[in-house]
Amino acid sequence: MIYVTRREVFSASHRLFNPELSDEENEIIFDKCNNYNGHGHNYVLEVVVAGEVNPRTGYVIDLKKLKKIIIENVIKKVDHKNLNLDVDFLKGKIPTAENIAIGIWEQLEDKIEEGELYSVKLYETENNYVEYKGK
Ligand SMILES: Nc1nc2c(c(=O)[nH]1)N=C([C@H](O)[C@H](O)COP(=O)(O)OP(=O)(O)OP(=O)(O)O)CN2
Ligand SMILES: [Zn+2]
Repeated sequence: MIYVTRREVFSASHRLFNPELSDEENEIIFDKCNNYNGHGHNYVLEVVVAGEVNPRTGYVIDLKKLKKIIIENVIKKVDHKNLNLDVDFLKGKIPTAENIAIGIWEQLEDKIEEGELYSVKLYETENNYVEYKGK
């Protein structure tokens, strides 16, 4: 088994709040991330595909193909978007790094036909990242 990684970046804004909680509770839980007009991040996404090397190509999956899959199914949906309002796969979710990574996994899981999706790592800041490996 070998692991192939494609990195992409996107910029997006969000506000962290739970509409089922009071303003006071949201303020306590989310603090500055609850800023009413939102704030932005330059997200770094790393998608890892695991598989065996195809002896005919030497590839697990062609990284050009993986790039296209990520751009079509994720980047076009999130880049320069408001994650609270604009992104179909985040509707009804608090757009934390955890929920974004899970949403990205769900967008990609069925689209990878060579090898299989192994992990989605999402850096929200230089110091903060999450990694999702499926259920
Ligand atoms: N478990 C999570 N905690 C937090 C998330 C998240 O998605 N999951 N998100 C945020 C904020 O949106 C933001 O990412 C935090 O920004 P900040 O605390 O400023 O992060 P920095 O790395 O820039 O902070 P430094 O203190 O400068 O390292 C909050 N929590
Ligand atoms: Zn944030």
